[in-house]
Amino acid sequence: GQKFCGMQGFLPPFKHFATNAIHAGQEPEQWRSGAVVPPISLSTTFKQRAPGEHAGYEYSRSGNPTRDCLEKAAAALDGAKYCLAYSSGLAALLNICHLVKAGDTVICMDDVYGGTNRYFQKVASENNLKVIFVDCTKPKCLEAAITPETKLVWLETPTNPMLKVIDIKACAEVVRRHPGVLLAVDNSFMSAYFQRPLSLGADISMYSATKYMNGHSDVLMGLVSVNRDDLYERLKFLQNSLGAVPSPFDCFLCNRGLKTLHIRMKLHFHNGLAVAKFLETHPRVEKVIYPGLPSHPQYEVTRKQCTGCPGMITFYIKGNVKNASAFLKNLKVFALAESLGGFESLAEHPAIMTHASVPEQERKALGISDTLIRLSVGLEDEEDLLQDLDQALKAAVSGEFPSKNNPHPAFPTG
Ligand SMILES: Cc1ncc(COP(=O)(O)O)c(C=O)c1O
Ligand SMILES: N[C@@H](CCSC[C@H](N)C(=O)O)C(=O)O
Repeated sequence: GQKFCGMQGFLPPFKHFATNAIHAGQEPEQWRSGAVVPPISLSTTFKQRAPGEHAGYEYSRSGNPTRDCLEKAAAALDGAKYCLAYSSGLAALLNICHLVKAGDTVICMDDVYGGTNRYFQKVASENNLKVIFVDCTKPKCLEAAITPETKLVWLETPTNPMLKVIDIKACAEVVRRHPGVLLAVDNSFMSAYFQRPLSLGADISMYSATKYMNGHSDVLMGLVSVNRDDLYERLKFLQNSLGAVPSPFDCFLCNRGLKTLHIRMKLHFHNGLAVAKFLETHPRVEKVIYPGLPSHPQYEVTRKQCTGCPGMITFYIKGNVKNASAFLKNLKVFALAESLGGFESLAEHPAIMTHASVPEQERKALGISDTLIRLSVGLEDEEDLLQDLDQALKAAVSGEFPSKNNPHPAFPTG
């Protein structure tokens, strides 16, 4: 994360990420009590001195002191002028999509979180938004797909679940040649600590803060950062008008989560890399996908635009869906669960779980097969994590499945 320090676009008051994480937007002087930890402001309404005359707050959907603290802290961490918070990542996506109109076209990265794909294909498309899916790892394909109707380009990098990495700067250069087109980046996987889309030319940086930004698997939250005043004004209007705001308690928790983002991400990277290297040489593993490994097709792009990698790893287990399922059921430290980015390690089966809503043909084309497994490597001890993966991989192939059903008869067992 040190590369970020002092880089252009990083707003005052502090030069360094860690200091912003702890102090930006948290000034004790803003509270009459001098509280060092921002209070949870539960009141839904605020007393006015005279009609329309108040201390900055009127109704909690329109503005809330605890939400303000979180939004200021998150903006500072994203190197942004503004940040807005929402009740979930999908609520943030919904608000951003209200920046465009019926009849407009959205270009979406071909591999995205299943719920993003579902929203675009089954909700936005039914409301007359044309959505086309393009592999934006090739900026030339993005360029070729843009038409005069295109108003929004939606990137997710690294993608969920295939961990494809998109060159944000190269895509921003393409988009800049088409005035009136917005570039939005879902930055949930990298977090603001490892990647800052606005500094790479994006107009909008978006988070499912449910993941790394909060980091404790106890809050659903969306965050959207922008630098442009006009975008902020419109998004602020939409935030109030659409009403998908987070509760003050959730804002408090997410604000607290941000305080340790830099520490957590360093350890996610350390453990993630250790697990990726371990799996890459494991005889029961077919293939590992991790942007921090030289074997990743966009390793050089990752090195150029990110200062580290999170704990997200996907891999193909040898065998078939039964082997994948047995592996997941045998894990003891990793929990078999959806979601990611928390302090605890999770494992899941994208085709059956998080990406079940992606049409089967598209899943196949993307490589989301029956043997694909996604890990969110947490902050436990590295050795315990490796041991757990090893024992589950061994259990998944030996014993449970008679060799006649095993499509890899030469595959070592035991
Ligand atoms: C990359 C990504 N973006 C967006 C979302 C949606 O976020 P939320 O669950 O907070 O609505 C998720 C997961 O749900 C995700 O993994
Ligand atoms: N982004 C999370 C969310 C899991 S999918 C949640 C739910 N089943 C749905 O379909 O909306 C992840 O990638 O794990």
